[in-house]
Amino acid sequence: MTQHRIAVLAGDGIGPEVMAEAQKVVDAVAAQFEFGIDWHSYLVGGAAIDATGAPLPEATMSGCEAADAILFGSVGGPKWEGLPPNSQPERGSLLPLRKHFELFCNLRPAQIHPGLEGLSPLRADIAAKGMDLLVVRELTGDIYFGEPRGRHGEGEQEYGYDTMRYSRGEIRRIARLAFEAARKRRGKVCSVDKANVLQTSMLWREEVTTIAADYPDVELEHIYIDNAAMQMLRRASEFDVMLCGNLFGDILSDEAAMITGSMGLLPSASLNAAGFGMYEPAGGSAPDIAGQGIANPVAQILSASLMLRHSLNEIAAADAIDAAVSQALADGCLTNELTPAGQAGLSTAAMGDAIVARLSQGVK
Ligand SMILES: NC(=O)c1ccc[n+]([C@@H]2O[C@H](COP(=O)([O-])OP(=O)(O)OC[C@H]3O[C@@H](n4cnc5c(N)ncnc54)[C@H](O)[C@@H]3O)[C@@H](O)[C@H]2O)c1
Ligand SMILES: CC(C)[C@H](C(=O)O)[C@@H](O)C(=O)O
Ligand SMILES: [Mg+2]
Repeated sequence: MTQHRIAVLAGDGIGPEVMAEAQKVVDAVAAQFEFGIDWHSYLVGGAAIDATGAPLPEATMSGCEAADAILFGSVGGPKWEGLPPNSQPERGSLLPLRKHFELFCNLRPAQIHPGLEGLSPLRADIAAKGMDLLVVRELTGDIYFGEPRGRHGEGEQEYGYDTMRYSRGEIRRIARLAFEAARKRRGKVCSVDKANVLQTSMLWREEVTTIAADYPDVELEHIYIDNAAMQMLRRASEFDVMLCGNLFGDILSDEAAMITGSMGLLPSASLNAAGFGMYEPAGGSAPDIAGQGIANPVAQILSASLMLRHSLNEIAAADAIDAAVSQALADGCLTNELTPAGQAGLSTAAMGDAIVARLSQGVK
């Protein structure tokens, strides 16, 4: 029986709550499809700071190195916001993990589930047309990592600065993946930039246009980030692959998540050139609802499904999870943030159970 070794980094806030449900669902699907999962849990983020003083302990890094894939929850929260920047959970663990494993390609699929148009905050006639898009977000460059960065001066004169920076090579490799993804979908790439202002974006647009010549079967549209944020609300159904740099992709993926109904629905895969991946919900540790057992585990569960698909080659198992999630949602199994105001939704654990219960049904 194939055994897969997974590094589990649950992290902070709702991270451990939704991670437990993802593990429950993966264990169930593994039994069904007869493969084994060895879970190895490691400290990360605020939880690691509290236990060891560091957001990314050596044991966590070596555990990730030894694993076939990383399943990540979320890190951060008010408790650690006062720490020096590089000691904080996000800058001290999540970004270094992405950089260390060169996880430059972040895939964030966002779908209005058929039949669940009513969950979308979009106007009904627009939501009725549906949405099925894939944000392809560059994850190891841009203003997130560009140097120099820092703070300088004192008093009124003090300023902060960051560097937005992309090389042709970095643009090329993410653009190619976006065009490849579009070929397997509806054949459209919308490249997001701010080329009317930023040098980085001018280079981005130039390079994406060059790469597009190798994909004559894929339609390319360039769009400015401000217009993209607006057009997604106006004609969500028309977008297929949205190719973005790190910062713009961060912003548009939250918007895409909310168009589907909730931050708690959007999974993501962060991949390197060798196919190694870290899988994490697009949303965060949700301090406002942490500890109450009401977070939506779907984004974490679908992230686990992406892991089965992209890193572990357990395609049938991934299909089964996706089908079970869709069925549970279609059956009206909804957590609090998706239910009409005043109505209690399912708990995190009950939502996980509802998905497990549907695993063996409806799988083609
Ligand atoms: N990958 C990560 O680890 C990651 C991602 C984003 C934010 N963060 C961190 O999380 C902390 C909180 O950030 P934020 O409030 O800006 O964003 P957030 O995504 O944690 O929360 C935004 C809103 O979405 C809701 N939400 C998010 N996930 C949900 C879920 N699964 N079910 C139901 N509702 C959900 C929250 O309750 C909140 O109202 C910060 O420290 C931030 O840096 C971490
Ligand atoms: C927590 C933060 C550093 C992270 C990001 O900006 O990439 C998050 O918002 C995300 O979308 O994964
Ligand atoms: Mg984000």
